[in-house]
Amino acid sequence: MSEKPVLLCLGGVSFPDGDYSKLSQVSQVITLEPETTREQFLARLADPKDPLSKVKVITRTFSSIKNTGRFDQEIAEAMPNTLIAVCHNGAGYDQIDVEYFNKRHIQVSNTPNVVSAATADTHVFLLLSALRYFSYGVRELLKSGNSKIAANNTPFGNDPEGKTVGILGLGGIGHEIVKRLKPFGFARFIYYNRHRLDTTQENGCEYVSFEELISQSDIISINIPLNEHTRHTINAEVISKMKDNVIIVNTARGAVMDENALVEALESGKVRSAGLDVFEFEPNVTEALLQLPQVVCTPHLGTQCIETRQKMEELVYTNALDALTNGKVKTIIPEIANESWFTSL
Ligand SMILES: O=CC(=O)O
Repeated sequence: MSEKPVLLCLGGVSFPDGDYSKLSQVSQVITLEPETTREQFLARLADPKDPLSKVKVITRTFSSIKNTGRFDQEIAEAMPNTLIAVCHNGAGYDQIDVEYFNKRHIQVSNTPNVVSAATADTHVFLLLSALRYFSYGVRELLKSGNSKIAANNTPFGNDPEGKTVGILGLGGIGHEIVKRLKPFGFARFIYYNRHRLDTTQENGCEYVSFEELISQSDIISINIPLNEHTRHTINAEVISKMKDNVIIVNTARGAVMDENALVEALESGKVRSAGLDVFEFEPNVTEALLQLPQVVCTPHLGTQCIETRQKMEELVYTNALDALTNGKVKTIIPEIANESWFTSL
């Protein structure tokens, strides 16, 4: 009987009884010891006696970076020829330097769409909290234990009425955010994408240039992926062109903003308040952001709910199962989707 193909599962599994159990029927599932280092991982890949040297498919989570480091050029080049797919659990795959995997014809998949609703819920929570200083009030209440003192110490917020929301990145998550925000009564939704959407897809949002979005928005909602083109899209110069008292909300990736520039702008009052679920130096959070009462922070909880995480894991397993059994993942990332080596599979 031929040996089962090797599947490496990097990072934890929250729902081991789900589709995950099917993977062990068709593959030899390997996990790393929790304290494994990048050097040990690389050594195992190179050791012909180690089953990892024959790995066919890898599943990985955001937090597995602590064992392997980034999936960069070195890791891509160290992968054995047997590897056909890396199935990432998450919509954002900025921990993977895709070009090197593409060069080696290794498929990379992510989990789009299933993350959109939960991330949008988180975004709306942060946006309303920043607009109304809700988190500021909670801090004051915890400090004084007296609701009158706390309310007096909390600045007045604003109503959505008359405000322009600028959606930087109107994709799956951006659309869900707009859908949730519309009933609150914001005056106008504008968006900027590199390419304008078909008007039937704009959902009442008005397409503007990046400069117009930056200078016209009262609230800037950030929903762009992190890659070499988008790092520090929001920097000191861009912030200087924003309206005074602008509010910034980010549930995408911290490094699309220059976090130090954001802190300076919050301290100077140029940026009135911010809602942040993601941080440039995760897992570390810049101390000033935690100290400023006008900033509401959540610890990258965007998709942290049972139903969504279950759907994400199911999609990772579907991708892995499809790769193991048919040689092709289901949700290939856009950078690889049109490559001839992939389309001809
Ligand atoms: O951060 C969450 C994701 O990328 O899905």
